[in-house]
Amino acid sequence: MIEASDAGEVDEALAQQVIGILELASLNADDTPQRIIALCQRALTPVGHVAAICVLPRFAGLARRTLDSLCARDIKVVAAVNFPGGLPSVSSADMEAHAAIVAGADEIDVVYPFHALLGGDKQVGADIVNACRVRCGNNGVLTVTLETGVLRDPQVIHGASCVAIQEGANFLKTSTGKQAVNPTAQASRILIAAIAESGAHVGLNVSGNVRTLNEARVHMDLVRARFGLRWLEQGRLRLGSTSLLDDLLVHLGVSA
Ligand SMILES: O=C[C@H](O)COP(=O)(O)O
Repeated sequence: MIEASDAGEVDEALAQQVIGILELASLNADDTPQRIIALCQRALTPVGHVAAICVLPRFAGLARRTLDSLCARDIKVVAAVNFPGGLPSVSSADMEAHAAIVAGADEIDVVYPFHALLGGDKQVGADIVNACRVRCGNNGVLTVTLETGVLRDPQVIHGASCVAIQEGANFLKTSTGKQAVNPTAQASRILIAAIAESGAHVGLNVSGNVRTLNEARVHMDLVRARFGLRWLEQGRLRLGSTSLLDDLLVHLGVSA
């Protein structure tokens, strides 16, 4: 049995680990330059840098410049394109990705056209992911957000995951955070299974209203059980959230 003090130490160690795989997000229609600069400043926490920040494409350049000015080149800037609706337009997603990369984004996160898929269009999702893959080049990191809470059906989620991987995704992400359903353990299991079956070097990003260390732990345990401890690093696992950092800092004894 784990004693209370041991449990506290375990939580502290886990919180420290999560800081290193955290993708700190601000993805609101009313975001301002001031808010993005504050987000960048928060990303350099007193206990280490987060892995990445995720912003709307129009803020990618500002975020990169701000992080560079803070000597935090290691923190990646992820631009969320086709966000949050996942529209079925290849040209629009491609243009957004292009503009974000030119502005300074290190990575692209494209929302899969989930409504189109539910309407029976399987092709446009493949085309959008493929266009963004080409835009990112061979070495650019591409995340595909599936919006698992809307897709719902495990077979549909699995099918979309396979298409995303086939078209060159480097990460599968569960959710935008703008829908009613949060990422569930079942959703993570389905994405993990698709990644494992593919044998490809693809990581998992769990995002969408993940607010506490305990919520994060559920998904980390699933990843560890399937792939082992070596997966608990930012190249394989990320946790995307606007608010998880507050709880992590509390566990680490740092005021948020
Ligand atoms: O990419 C999506 C964000 O990480 C969602 O974060 P949030 O649900 O905490 O606002």
